[in-house]
Amino acid sequence: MPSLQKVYMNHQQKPLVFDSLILQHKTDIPQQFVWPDNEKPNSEKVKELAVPLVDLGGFISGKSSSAKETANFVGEACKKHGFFLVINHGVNASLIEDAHRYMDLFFALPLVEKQRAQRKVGESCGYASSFTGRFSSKLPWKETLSLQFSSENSSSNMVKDYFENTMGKEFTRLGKVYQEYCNAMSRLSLRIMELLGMSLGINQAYFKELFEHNDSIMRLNYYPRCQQPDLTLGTGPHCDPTSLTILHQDSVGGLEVFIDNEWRSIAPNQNAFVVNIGDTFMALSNGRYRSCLHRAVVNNIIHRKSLAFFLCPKKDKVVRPPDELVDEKNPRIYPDFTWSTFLEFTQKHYRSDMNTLQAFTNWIQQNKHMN
Ligand SMILES: C=C1C[C@]23C[C@@]1(O)CC[C@H]2[C@]1(C)CCC[C@@](C)(C(=O)O)[C@H]1[C@@H]3C(=O)O
Ligand SMILES: O=C(O)CCC(=O)C(=O)O
Ligand SMILES: [Fe+2]
Repeated sequence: MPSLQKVYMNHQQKPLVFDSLILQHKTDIPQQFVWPDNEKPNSEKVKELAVPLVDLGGFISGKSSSAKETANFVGEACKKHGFFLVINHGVNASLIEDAHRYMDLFFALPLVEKQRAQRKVGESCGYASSFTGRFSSKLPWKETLSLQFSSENSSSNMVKDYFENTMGKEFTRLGKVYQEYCNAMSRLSLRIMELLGMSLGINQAYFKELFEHNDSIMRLNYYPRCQQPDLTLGTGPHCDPTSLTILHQDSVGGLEVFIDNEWRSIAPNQNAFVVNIGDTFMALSNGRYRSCLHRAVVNNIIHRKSLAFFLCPKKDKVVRPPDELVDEKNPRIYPDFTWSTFLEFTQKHYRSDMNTLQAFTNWIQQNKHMN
């Protein structure tokens, strides 16, 4: 049993570190993790959402007949709430199993081991738990490991190298699994981008070119068991600021989306990825497709894991909708921006919630005024 770190917390000092091995046994969770009444999880079980299920088999095997049909089906889902499931996605099942298995291995390490990959303030890579985050209230009940992925050939070992450099040679195998997983996610996201382009009736190459070379973020979410799951949240209500999220959740359940003014759960399906539109793609589609509010709840029985691949364009690419989506009936909704500016806004100036893109738009206007 790894040595348990103490929680250094008293009435003068802010907590220095917390160890999920301790936290998951605390019968009264620290106040910082208790969310306001209007944001707490529902006391009664939330209704399940019948998420549109997109079978990519035909499209991937090149059957043009199913491409248009599949694109239209995806488009309908994205106009409504921006969430859909993909099956027959072409990602190797044993790779997904390995990615889950290595997550259990990493997050079961003693805190001092995990802290060798500690995420530094202002960086988007590394291990973080709530007390090492940027917030002092409404803390999410989770630990995360965030990895930088670039689809450029030259840095095709970026993820593997990251693990070797921060955790040592014994993590080479783990690094290779996440390198391969990110490569598979990047390939899958380009296929989905083709479908999204078709569904919007624009030149297929537009989004493919924007994301062919992407600087994406791979985030491993680990939600320890919680003794008071009705007081806290694993991840607070938010819209993803990124372009497209491809998420694989384990079989525990806990992902909820806010649709028609109520929270709805997305049931685990091990053969499917949950895909959702992010704020950046909502801007690219000139508001036609929705970036939807969602959150993750925890439970008092078992820990939960999710692997989220956040597709992001290269940092200096200007995010601007294609001309076909802008006309007198559909004027521009959001200004031009680069992903690096938006990412910096979420890391240094704003905690992503349901209004991130609007807050960012206001921030750009104010700063433009000042410059
Ligand atoms: C660009 C990002 C910011 C967050 C990670 C992500 O890569 C995409 C999702 C964002 C986040 C998960 C939304 C909820 C709030 C947040 C602070 C969190 O709970 O982790 C967000 C992430 C962040 O590190 O800012
Ligand atoms: O863990 C989940 O199911 C959702 C996580 C999420 O929304 C995120 O990391 O952005
Ligand atoms: Fe999210």
